[in-house]
Amino acid sequence: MDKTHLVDEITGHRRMRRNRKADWTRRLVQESRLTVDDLIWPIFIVPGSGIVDPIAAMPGVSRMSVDKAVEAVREAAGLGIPAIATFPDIEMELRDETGSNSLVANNLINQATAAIKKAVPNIGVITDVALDPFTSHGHDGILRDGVIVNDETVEQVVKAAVMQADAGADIIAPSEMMDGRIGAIRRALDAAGHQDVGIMSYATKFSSGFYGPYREAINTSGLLKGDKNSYYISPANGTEAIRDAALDVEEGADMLMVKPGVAYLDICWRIKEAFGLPTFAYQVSGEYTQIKAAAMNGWIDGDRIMMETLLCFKRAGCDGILTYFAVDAAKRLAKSG
Ligand SMILES: NCc1[nH]cc(CCC(=O)O)c1CC(=O)O
Repeated sequence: MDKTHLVDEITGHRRMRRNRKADWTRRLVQESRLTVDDLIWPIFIVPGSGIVDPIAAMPGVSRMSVDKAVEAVREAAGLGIPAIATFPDIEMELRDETGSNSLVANNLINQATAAIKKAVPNIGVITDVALDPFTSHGHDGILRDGVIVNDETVEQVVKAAVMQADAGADIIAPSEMMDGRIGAIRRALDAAGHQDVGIMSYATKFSSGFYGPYREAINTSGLLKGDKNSYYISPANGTEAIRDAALDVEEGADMLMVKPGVAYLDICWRIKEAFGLPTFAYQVSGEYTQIKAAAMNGWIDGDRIMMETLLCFKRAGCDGILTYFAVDAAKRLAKSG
C-alpha cells in the first residue's frame, strides 16, 4: 500500500512538520523567547567580608559577604541582568521571637542594598520583607501562642519595608502572605516619600516542599516548628490563588509573582490573563537543586533543561523569572548571540 497516501488521508493538507523542517523555519515561527532582560538573580548575603560560602544543597550557589556580593552583582549587571533579589543569612544570636533585627536600619540586608546601589547603581535591587530570616522560629511573621498574628506582623513588615526603601531598595517584595500587607506597605512608602519604590507581590505563594534548600541556605530549616500552611496557599487551590492576587492588585501591587515555578505554570497563565500586570515566576531552590543534582549524576543535560524551563515560563505568560540560574543563563544567552 502507498504509505504517503495513507498519511495524506489522515492529515489532509495539514502537515505540522513543514514549519519545523529547518533551523530557519523554526526561528521564524518561534513564539516565545528568553532574553537576559527576563532574569532576576536571587542571592544570599552573610555577615563579614571576603566570604563566598558554598551552599551544600544548592551546588553552584554560595552565600556571600556584602563585598563579594557587590563583585558578583557587578558581573551580573555586566551580563545585562536587570535586577537581583537579596536574602540575608544573619547570626543566630540576632534572631528572636519577633524578628526584631528586621527593624534595624543598618541590618545586613540594608547594608547590602546600600553597598550594591552605590557600586552598581543601574541594577534593580529587590528586597523581601518577610520575617523568616530574622525570627528564632523560622516563621515569616510574629508568633504568639502558636499563631502567626496577621496585623501585628503587617505593622512590622511595613516598617521594615520603609527602612529597606530608605537604604535604596527599588522594589519591595513581600513574601510573608499576611492579609492586607500590600496596601499597608504602599501607604507607608508613599507617606515616607518613596512613591517611586515599587511592590512586587509574592501574590501567590504556595506551601511547598520545593523551598527546602533555601531554608538550608539561610539556616531556618533547623528552627522551623510546624509548617506554613496557615499563611501560604495550598498547592491544591488555583482559584483561591487568583482571589488572593486580585486583592494585591486592588491594594496597589505593581508586579505579581508566582512561587514556586514549574509546577505552577497554570497559575502563571491565569494570573497574567486575569490582571495583565507584569508577572514573574520564582524558580525556587528545590527546582534548581533537582536540575543540578540530576545533571551532576549525568542523568540529564542540566544546561539544556535550565534553558528549557526558563523558556517555558515565557510561554506560560511570565514577563520574567527569578532564578538561581540567572548568571549561567545570561552567559549562555550571550554566547548564542
Ligand atoms: N519568606 C520565606 C521565603 N523567602 C524565599 C523563600 C523560598 C525561596 C526558594 O526556595 O528559593 C521562602 C520560602 C520559605 O522558606 O518558606
